[in-house]
Amino acid sequence: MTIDTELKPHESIPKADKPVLVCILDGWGENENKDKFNAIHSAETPVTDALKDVPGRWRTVRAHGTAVGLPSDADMGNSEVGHNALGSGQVIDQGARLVDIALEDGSAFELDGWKYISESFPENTVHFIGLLSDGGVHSRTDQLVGFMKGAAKNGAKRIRVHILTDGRDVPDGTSKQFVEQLEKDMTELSGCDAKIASGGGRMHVTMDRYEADWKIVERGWHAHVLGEAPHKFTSALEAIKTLREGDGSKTITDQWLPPFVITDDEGKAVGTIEDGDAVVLFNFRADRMVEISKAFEYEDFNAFDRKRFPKTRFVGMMQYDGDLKLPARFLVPPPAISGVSGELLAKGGVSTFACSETQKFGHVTFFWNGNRSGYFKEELETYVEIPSDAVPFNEAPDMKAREITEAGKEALLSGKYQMVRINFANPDMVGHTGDLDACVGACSLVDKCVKDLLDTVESLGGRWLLTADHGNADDMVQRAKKTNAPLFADDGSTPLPLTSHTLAPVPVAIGGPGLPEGIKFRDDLPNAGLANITGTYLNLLGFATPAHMEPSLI
Ligand SMILES: O=C(O)[C@@H](CO)OP(=O)(O)O
Ligand SMILES: [Mn+2]
Ligand SMILES: [Mn+2]
Repeated sequence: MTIDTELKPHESIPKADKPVLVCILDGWGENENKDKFNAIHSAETPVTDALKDVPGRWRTVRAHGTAVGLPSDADMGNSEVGHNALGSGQVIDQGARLVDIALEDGSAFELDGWKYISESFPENTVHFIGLLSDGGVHSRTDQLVGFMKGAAKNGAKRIRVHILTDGRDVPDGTSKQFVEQLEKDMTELSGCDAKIASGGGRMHVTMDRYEADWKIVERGWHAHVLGEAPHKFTSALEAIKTLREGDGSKTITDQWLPPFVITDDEGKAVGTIEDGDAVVLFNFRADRMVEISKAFEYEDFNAFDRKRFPKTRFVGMMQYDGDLKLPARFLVPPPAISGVSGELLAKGGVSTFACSETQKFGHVTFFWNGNRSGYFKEELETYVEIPSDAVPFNEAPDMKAREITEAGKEALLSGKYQMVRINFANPDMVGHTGDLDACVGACSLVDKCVKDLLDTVESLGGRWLLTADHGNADDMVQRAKKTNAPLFADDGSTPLPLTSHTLAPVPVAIGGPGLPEGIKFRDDLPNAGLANITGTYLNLLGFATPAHMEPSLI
């Protein structure tokens, strides 16, 4: 594929002389289930509702599965693949798929990363650290098992797995099944002593992102590397069962389990990480692996006191950050994403502003720019991060929506930027807590914030595009596969919360006084996906859709 390196003027839409707003509602799907468990449907959303009535300027696009480069249409969308698609205009084979292919054709076992860790097989331990579920957003257990089998077959004598329990991309409580299955799979590795060594819940241990809270990573380092944690058990199943009970007053969900270490009968940790060991981070997705990668790779490191810094053979499932070349070694090469809109706009001299709160900051910058942590032309790009609260977000469901709105308005009114892009985290982050009431409130607030932003664009005579990256808040209950009926706990009255993203398509709407009247969505792209949105906002800026991108919706 040839990549257009320059933007050309659109043939009929004049160059925007007022700012263009691109607003992303993270986790805001257009779901067919329109009962009370659809938090968006249950919320007060007059502004986003009214957009549906504008002929030719509202539609939905696909945001999951093969439309965003995932292995199958059973895969829900997520922020990484969603923002990659929105920023690049391309459907790229994503990490999940690339690892599948490399395992299937065996190439994973011929690449440099594998050769490197193989040196630890005969004498040292191979450690696998990652998210233990089949959610397919960050990792998949079948891929973990594929690599463990490969290691055992190639002479690895000792394997230790450090598990991060999920309950976010999969239902809460399923960590037990995943541990049982893993233990079964480990007994089948012949000639190899394989055990679970430590763990903790993904939101509390190791998997922080965008430096929201390094303590999370520190807890993981202590448990995985040093073998230190406030809770010690002789089995992972016992760890999960006991820790879920919390202090007895309220269960702790899989996502939030405290760190734990598995010990032998003498109380000694079964799998500390030592000089000469190999360490594999088995998540393919980048954002929540960058910090722990730095802790393993950087000599010079001061985010927390590591106490001990073992010299390991360290690899990521992929290279997580192309700019930082982090980690230096990896099992499978990451998707190569080029010709992204940010780069073309910078090259064309277009000034852009991007803003979200910490939890989504890298989504509108790093993922948007094809997993690059730097700038294309710093003098043209302003990135603003509003610090997120470090709490479970159902306790503070407004998050930083108001502050983000203010920052967006200020950027629009400043006259400094031709394009302003904003991400509202609430529908996604509050959706992940499974707390329906909190999520309804969050969605109502986001609708108000959208009004503020659209009013600002209107007052300036600009143009805007509103969309989302995948579903989440649009369904907050687990449902029966065949009938779609909501599922309840054994007591029959407590709904079983759905904490994950959904497969729903997402809305996309355009408007603004600066948009020529006849501009409408075409009707010959019924299967369009997120990647078709890139050409669309480039059109709003007055540029033609580059040839390497999916066609514009206009
Ligand atoms: O929180 C996350 O890491 C994922 C879900 O696993 O959500 P998102 O893709 O919206 O960032
Ligand atoms: Mn998202
Ligand atoms: Mn999410």
